[in-house]
Order: sequence, then structure tokens, then C-alpha cells
Amino acid sequence: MVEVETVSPDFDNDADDQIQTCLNPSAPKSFFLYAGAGSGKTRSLKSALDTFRANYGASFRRTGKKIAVVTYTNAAADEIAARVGSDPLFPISTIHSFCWKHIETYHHDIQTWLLKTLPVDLAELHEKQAKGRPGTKAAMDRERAITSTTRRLEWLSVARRFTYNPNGDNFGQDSLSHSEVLKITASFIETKPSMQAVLINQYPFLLIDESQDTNKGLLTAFFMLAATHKGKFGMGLFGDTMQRIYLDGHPELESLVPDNWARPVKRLNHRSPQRIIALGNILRAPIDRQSQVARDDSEIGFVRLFIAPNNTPDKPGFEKRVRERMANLCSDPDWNNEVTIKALTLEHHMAASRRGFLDMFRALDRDSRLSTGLRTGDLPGLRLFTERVAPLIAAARAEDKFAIMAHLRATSPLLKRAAIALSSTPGDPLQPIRFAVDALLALHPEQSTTTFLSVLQCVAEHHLFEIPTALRPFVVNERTTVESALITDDASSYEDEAVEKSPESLEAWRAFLETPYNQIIPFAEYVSDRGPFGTHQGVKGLEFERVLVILDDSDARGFLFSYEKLFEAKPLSDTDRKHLEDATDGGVTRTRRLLYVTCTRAKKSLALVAYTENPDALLAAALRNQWFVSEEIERL
Ligand SMILES: Nc1ncnc2c1ncn2[C@@H]1O[C@H](COP(=O)(O)OP(=O)(O)OP(=O)(O)O)[C@@H](O)[C@H]1O
Repeated sequence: MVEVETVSPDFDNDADDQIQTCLNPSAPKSFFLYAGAGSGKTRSLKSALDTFRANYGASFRRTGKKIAVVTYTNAAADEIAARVGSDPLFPISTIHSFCWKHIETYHHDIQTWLLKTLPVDLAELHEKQAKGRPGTKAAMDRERAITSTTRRLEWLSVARRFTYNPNGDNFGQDSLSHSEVLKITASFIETKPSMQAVLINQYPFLLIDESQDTNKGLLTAFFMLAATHKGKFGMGLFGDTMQRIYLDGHPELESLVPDNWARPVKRLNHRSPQRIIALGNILRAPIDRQSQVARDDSEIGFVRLFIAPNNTPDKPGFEKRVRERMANLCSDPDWNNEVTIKALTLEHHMAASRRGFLDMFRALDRDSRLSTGLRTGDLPGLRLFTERVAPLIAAARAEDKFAIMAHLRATSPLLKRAAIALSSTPGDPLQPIRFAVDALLALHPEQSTTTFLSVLQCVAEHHLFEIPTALRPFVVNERTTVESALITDDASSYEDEAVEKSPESLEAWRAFLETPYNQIIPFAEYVSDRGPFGTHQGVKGLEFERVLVILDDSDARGFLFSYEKLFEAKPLSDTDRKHLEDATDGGVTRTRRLLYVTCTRAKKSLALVAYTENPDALLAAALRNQWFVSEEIERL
């Protein structure tokens, strides 16, 4: 086994001192802290903010200044907020919501930007269409893009206002896409001195976590902001090039960093035991040869690779045996307990099939425009079940009258003052509630024969909750006077009529409603990140005691990653070889980085399950590359 050096836990303390020196309001300085997994970058961020609050918090609060902290995903923003604590002095947000917050009132300028940009996009589309082969999927996609861009330009012929939802899908003419919001912000920062002034006055410091994944164009604009306002504004980049997994990030970020920036160094991995650090080092070696050291009080730790053919009939059964084996090997019974491990799949549907919500997931996944909202759980049609119905059923099953009433008071039109005043049972205004709850329970929602449709119809019939636009076509009853009086339409303000009424969307919702309602519980748990499953990409920045990484190309549908190629169980294509030779960003390198991210989440022990079409080749490569020694590899 490849050894790692061990050092004292205070090995890297100097890095925090350097950052604190940079965060001095009278002499702000930018810095670049790029370091490997578990080296305590987020911890350095927290400690920098704590020290800043103690030294300069009062004067910043008095003058209304703040330090902006931005990151890539909501999960990462929540993780930082949990560690740093919430403080208006340090607003923490995703990069998308940060950008939107700063451009959302500039409707006229956004329109001008679109009117300048869309014709260029349209010309490019026409050019590609003229050159491309007709009749292919790409040609049809381009045709659709040409039609929608042309329509959007027509729509922009009069003054308009724009909307954007940083956490979901954005449909409709007036809504901006995620990439448009980033591009518009970058353009405004670069071209509008007023925007620059607002930013640097409000935030003399901007700290970007996971900056390896921050959009290239936007980072370039921030670099320009820092260079133009040197001495008044400081930017701090935290990140790790080896953990870049989104295509949006800047592949050559490091080369943009000016010489006058501070570059604190952190080499000590505080998170993982020695064996896992050694695996991370060897996975990383071909990329940048940065190797980490371990704490001298760290454990050796456990790593195992389990290999099985990709046609293994009962994969969840195999993974259960892997967990039992890990429990024995590590003398750690928590490996047997699903809730105390984190299993990572490459794609959501792989988690869906293991957790038992595949039918509902697949049904909605048919319409690509619903895909982000499905994955984040933000679609109003889903939130009706996850946030309204499911908590009500749980409270009713627990016979917790207080919880039932508290939930309905916050969410149900039946308990709005106007509904009570108009009640047909004035002597017993709560009677409709009792009937509604009894009717829901009588459906036996725990059974797999109860569909979402039957639950939806029951909710509609009893006017329990407002029905989101997407689901209204499936509800037969007419609105009563009471319900009509109460409709506030908060859901439809978020949805787009055109999409809701599109045949694909109706078809997806129809198929969803025919699936079992009881899948909503594991789905809700999954999207809220509370469950035992996560995705390889979604766990960036997080850490777990025991990690089970599931590698299974045969079950994955994307083409961006290939574990089979990384583990040499499948031959490389010419393009793959060219990328490796030129050290450019190809699928094999991307997969290597993703594997580095997943393996380095583990604080105690790590199991990899590799499903492969060629177990012998995979095993041989794992040994040849010194990723594992033979005692660490087990085959089905
Ligand atoms: N100086 C330290 N002393 C003790 N524990 C530390 C120290 N620095 C970091 N840790 C712990 O090590 C773990 C990893 O730290 P952190 O999450 O900040 O690393 P990171 O560099 O942001 O990781 P990644 O890039 O992998 O997301 C955390 O549990 C953190 O509390």
C-alpha cells in the first residue's frame, strides 16, 4: 500500500493567519486557497469569518457593509450556513441567487442585453443549421431553438419585465435561464461602473467557495473587479481543481490568479484516515501531483473494492451483502444500518430504484423541462404531496391533533378565516376537516395500490389544499364558492401556463399520477438530502462517516463519465486517447476527478462497488495502478 506522511495537526495553521491578514478592511487583499479534499478550506472560511466578526464586525454593521459568501449548490450553501451560523454580516448564497439579487431590478438593461445577444445566437443557430445534416436529433433541437428564439425576440419588441427562479426550471418568455443570469451579471459587472460601485461598497470582500465550478465568464468579471478596485475590494477563492465536476468551471483558473494575490497552502487532510488519503493521492497523481499528508493522530482506516458483473440480478441485495461485509471487516456494526452510511450513485434514477421511488421519478423525468424541479423537489405539483399531504397523513396516523391543526392552519384553504365564515356547518366548523382527513386515511395511502391520482382527487374533493396548475387538468370537481373565494394562486405564479399545457408535460403528470403514492416518502427524504443516498456530484463539500460508492456505467444514462474506461475495463476511444495525450478535459479525466470527490467524502471507511462488463480487467487495473492491494479487493 502507498504510505502517507503524518504530521502534527497544526501543520497548516499559517494559512489561516494569511487569510485573516487579507481580510483587513483598511487594506483588503485577494487570495487563492486551492487545496485538496478535507484540508479544511471550509473550516478556514469559517475561522476567517469568526475572526473578522470579532475584529471588524461592529464597524461593518454600523456602515451596512457585508462579506458576501457564495458557493455552487444549495447543499454547499446550507453546509456553510450550518458551520458558520447565520449572520446578516455574512450573507451566504448560491452563485445563481447572488447574481439574480444584483440584476433583478434592471429590467430595461436585461432587455437591452437580450436584444443584443439573441440575434447573435440566432445567426449562429442558422449557420449551424445550414451546415448540419437535416433530420437528425440535433437538427430538430436547433429548429426548436430557432423558433423559440425568434418568438422571444418578437416578444421583446415592447418593454418587458423578467423573472427567474434560481432553484428550479425556468420556462416562458419572461423567465431567464440559469446561464443567462450568470452571463448578464458578468456583462453588467464588466460594463457598468454603477454595478461595480454597488458591489464593492456593499461587499468589500467576496468569498467564493467551490470556485473551481464557478462559471468561467463570471469569474473573469470578478477578477476584473478585483484588479480595477485593488485596495478597496478583496476576493477570496476557495477550491480544488481536482474537484471540478461541472463543465461550467474554469479549467485554467490558476493561471488567471495575479502574482500579487496571497496563496495560502494547506496540505494536511483532517477528514480522512490514512488509507483513504493515500487513495486520494494516487488518484490525483496524474493530474497535478499535489499530495496530501495525514494527521499524526489519524487512524489507518479501511478501503475495499467489491467487484461484480454488471448483469448482477439483484444489485441492492449485493450492496446489502457489501455493507454486512464492511461491518465485519471494520468491526463497525453501523455499516449494517442504512441510515448511518451514505451510498452514492452516479444518477438520481439509480438511487430512485434502490429507494423505491423509481416509478414516480421516471414518469416525470419524461419531460426534460421538469427535470431540475424534479431533482430538487421544487415542482409545485410535487410539493403538494411532499409538503402538504405527506405531513398531514403522518400527523393523522400519529393521532396528533395539535400537529394536524397547526399544519392545516398554515397550509389549508379550509382553515382560512373566510372559509370558516362561509362554512356549511357553522355549528361545527371543523367537521369538513375531520371528514377530509378520514377520507385520506381511508385510501390506505401506505399501500402501493393507492395512486397519486386517488390522493389528489380526495384532496380536491374536500378542498384540503390548493391544487397547483400542473395538476388541475386531472381534477374533475368544480370549485365551490368557498374554494374560489380563497384561491390565491401562489403556485401558478411560479409555473408557466404554456409548459403546463404542453402535451409532454400533461403526459408526464398523467403518468406520474398513476404511480403509487407511497413513493413520495422516500422521494421527499432523498430530495431533502436526509436519506441514505446521494449522487456523486451532489455530495461535493460534504462528509460522511461511512461511504459506499456505487460505480455502474451500465445503469447510467449519461455519457460524461465512464468508470469502465477509468478502470480500464473498456477500451478508450481515439478521442479519449487524444484528450489524455494533450492533457485536455475528456471523459476519463472527468471521471477520475469525480471518483476523487466521492472517495474523499469518507471520514472513517470507504467501500467501492464496481459493476463491470469485465471483472478480470477491472481487477487487474486496480492492482496495476496501485489503487488497491489484492487483500482490499473482493469479487462476487
Ligand atoms: N485544523 C483542523 N483541526 C481539526 N479538524 C479540522 C481542521 N481543519 C479541518 N478539520 C475538519 O476536517 C474536515 C474537513 O474540513 P473541511 O470540510 O473544511 O475541508 P474542505 O477542504 O472544505 O473539504 P472538501 O474540499 O473535501 O469539501 C471537517 O470535519 C473539519 O471540521
